[in-house]
Amino acid sequence: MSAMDDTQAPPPEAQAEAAVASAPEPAQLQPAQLQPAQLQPDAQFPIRVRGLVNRFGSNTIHEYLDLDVRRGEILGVVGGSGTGKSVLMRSIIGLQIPEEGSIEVLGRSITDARDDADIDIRSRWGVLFQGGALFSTLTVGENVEVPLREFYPEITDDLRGEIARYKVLLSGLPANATNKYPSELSGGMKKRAGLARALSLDPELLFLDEPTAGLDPIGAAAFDTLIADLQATLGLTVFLITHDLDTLYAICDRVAVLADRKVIAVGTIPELLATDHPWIQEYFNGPRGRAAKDAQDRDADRTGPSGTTGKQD
Ligand SMILES: Nc1ncnc2c1ncn2[C@@H]1O[C@H](COP(=O)(O)OP(=O)(O)OP(=O)(O)O)[C@@H](O)[C@H]1O
Repeated sequence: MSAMDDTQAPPPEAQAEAAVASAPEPAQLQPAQLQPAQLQPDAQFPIRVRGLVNRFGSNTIHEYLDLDVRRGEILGVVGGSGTGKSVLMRSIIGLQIPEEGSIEVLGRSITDARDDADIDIRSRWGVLFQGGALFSTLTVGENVEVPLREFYPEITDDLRGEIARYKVLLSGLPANATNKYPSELSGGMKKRAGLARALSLDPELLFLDEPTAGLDPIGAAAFDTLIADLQATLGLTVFLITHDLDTLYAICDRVAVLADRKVIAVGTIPELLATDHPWIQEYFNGPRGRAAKDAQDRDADRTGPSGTTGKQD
């Protein structure tokens, strides 16, 4: 068994892979109203969460939480620290067994699965955990090969290596990064290496947990652009947990807000701003929110409507 990147405590996810006052009802922005009749629900909404309850002892994290993620969107997931964003993601990918509720991913029930191995669609999603969760004793290329070995043991070493090299390039790393160890990479390069591994199986769904945390603003903006470009090119559906307001303005189609143990609203930033929830107002209209909006407006003026960023204008 390989040791994990020692800049991080070994997160269990890697092994599995290979202030808010009372909240209003989230009624105004429910996606089901927009669902075209000709599509099956799972085709339109690859992720459906209903009545999710998660507790740790007496600490209730989610209480009858509902969420639909639309196919092909980048959904930003925000909320104060400890509101349960990561627990929600872990529940969706089957790493956290909820107390109640149902979760369907790509039409399959996650909550009915007996264990991790029972989830036969794990190869159809990729996950970039906080910190990257890379194996420190493996090179970047070998890290990317881990899911390939697990799900496609029959492919040859040469082909597996070739796929890994392609994913490394796809993630914006230079070719020579393939043979480097995580300890030889900068924080931004580690994120890209983690992304390369998340993309190794050509997933339909991409889960990103605070991908720009710890990056400098230029590195964070470059990572945002990479995600937006990959989403557009590969047709991914992206579930993106972030505290980064610039990321929300730049690349997210919609934003889901967690508070009071629920998703209190889902919509575009203008739609969220039209609500009067105090946390939402404080979040987007506070000093940082206004700065992010101003930056986005300036960027939109510079790049025009055809740029890859500026989804919230
Ligand atoms: N395995 C666990 N055992 C006990 N409590 C847990 C466990 N995992 C998470 N929690 C608790 O659940 C709550 C939500 O955690 P979570 O990591 O989902 O928050 P978050 O919204 O992602 O926060 P942040 O923005 O700070 O990353 C926290 O109070 C956390 O301490």
